[in-house]
Amino acid sequence: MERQVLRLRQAFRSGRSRPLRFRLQQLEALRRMVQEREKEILAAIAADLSKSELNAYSHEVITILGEIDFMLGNLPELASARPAKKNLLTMMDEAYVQPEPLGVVLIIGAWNYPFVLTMQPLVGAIAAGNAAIVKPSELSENTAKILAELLPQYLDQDLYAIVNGGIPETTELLKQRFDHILYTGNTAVGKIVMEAAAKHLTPVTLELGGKSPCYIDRDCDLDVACRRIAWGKYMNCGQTCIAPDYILCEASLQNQIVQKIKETVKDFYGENIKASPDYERIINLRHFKRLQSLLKGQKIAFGGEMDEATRYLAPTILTDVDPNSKVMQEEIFGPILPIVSVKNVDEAINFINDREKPLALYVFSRNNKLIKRVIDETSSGGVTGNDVIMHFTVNSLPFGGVGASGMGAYHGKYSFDTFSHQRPCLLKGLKGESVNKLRYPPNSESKVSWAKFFLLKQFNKGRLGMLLFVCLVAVAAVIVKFVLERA
Ligand SMILES: NC(=O)C1=CN([C@@H]2O[C@H](COP(=O)(O)OP(=O)(O)OC[C@H]3O[C@@H](n4cnc5c(N)ncnc54)[C@H](O)[C@@H]3O)[C@@H](O)[C@H]2O)C=CC1
Ligand SMILES: CC(C)=CCC/C(C)=C/CC/C(C)=C/C(=O)O
Repeated sequence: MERQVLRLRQAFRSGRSRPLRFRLQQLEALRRMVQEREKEILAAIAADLSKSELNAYSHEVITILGEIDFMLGNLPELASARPAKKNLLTMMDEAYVQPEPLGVVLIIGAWNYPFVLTMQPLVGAIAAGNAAIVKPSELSENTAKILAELLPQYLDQDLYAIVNGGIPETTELLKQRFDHILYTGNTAVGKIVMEAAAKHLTPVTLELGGKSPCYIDRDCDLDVACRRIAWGKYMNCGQTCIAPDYILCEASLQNQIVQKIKETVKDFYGENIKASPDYERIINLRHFKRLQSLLKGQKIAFGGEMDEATRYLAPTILTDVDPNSKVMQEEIFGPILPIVSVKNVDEAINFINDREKPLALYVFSRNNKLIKRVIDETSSGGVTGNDVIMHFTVNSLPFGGVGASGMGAYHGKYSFDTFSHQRPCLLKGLKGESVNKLRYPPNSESKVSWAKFFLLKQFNKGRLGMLLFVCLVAVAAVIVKFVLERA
């Protein structure tokens, strides 16, 4: 591991990853990889998640192509120096912020969207001019394997590497010093990552999980709400970080919601859900048994059928769920949808605020003021109103958690910023020493009062203001020079 990281660091030190042309070439090569090897990529994702290739494309590949296209179209602007506002003392100088790469970054992906959760961060790391190690999840072994095979064929092998393996290999990697780590996975491992990073003062982006609440207001189009909730909940067999984890609603809505979701599931997956190419399976036996245990003692209003041999778990709804029951104590990360009754939106807000900050929050209502109130009075990584999941698809929105659901964010411009250092630069001329005497010893009352004038005054950016301001500076410089020479 150490040698591998050293090799990337040396490649980064060569400066090869910094030129914009190089970054664009690497992103174009990555796009070419996705297009030329689409079949193999889809087959790998499909094998890992018992997913149709159509779903593998719409759940994962499309997102990566969109992200690459965003970077190809916006990188020149993102990477350019940004002029900065100056003060009176530096008005004649050049002040700007120069984004620069951090160095060698580590990307640790999760299994549930194995292609997106490794490639989307990698796109940002390349765009920002870094070298990168990608460590896919060992649970999505086919995707991990195909990435290890394809990436070296398309990307610069000295700057971008894939390390495959599980806990031992990841633990070894985490002993190395990186310039940023972006981890996607569960909160417990997120703490391990952060602890390891702290030893090297390495900044981290933690894309973790949590129980994303979905409040359904009594004034709501239940048909639309139930269709969208069913889509986001049962996609990828519920194994989606921002899936609605549970529903909060008034008790009087519960039965209608069950009925409408039931009808929607039939529309989506047909009579024989198990045979539907659009309904996936639970990733492994450990998670299958964990989900099975969540059903114990619950009132199953719909679904509940399971087949251990194929790790099939039907789209399931639980009603009258006790907030203290096991299913409400951990992130479900499966196709089980508990409904918890609340008296009104006030109680829903309190319910949400009494728990860890979730990765996502969903509110369905015809009343936009109510939606905005819930947003104002709660906190979450992100929000979609009157839908679920969809904020993930808007790459002008930063995607990430808050509190126990994570820290930092990425997607689009936010990926570029996550993997960049925003370097402040001030280039001063060699003239104006008379004004600079203000800051040189010996200090004096008059120097301090001049400093207050120069540093604490802010002028508006209007043209007249600027003209007046420049005249003022010139006059002030002459006066200061005169006064100081006689002081
Ligand atoms: N915020 C986000 O964007 C996303 C968050 N998630 C969250 O991830 C969780 C599901 O993923 P997991 O089952 O955790 O994925 P996982 O089991 O694949 O683990 C994630 C990564 O952490 C590594 N890892 C696991 N245990 C480790 C240890 N003890 N030490 C070092 N590395 C270790 C694995 O090798 C893997 O690369 C859920 O909580 C879900 O909400 C999942 C996808 C996206
Ligand atoms: C419109 C459309 C098909 C959107 C699909 C969006 C989607 C599947 C997002 C997945 C989000 C994600 C990667 C979640 C996670 O990591 O758990």
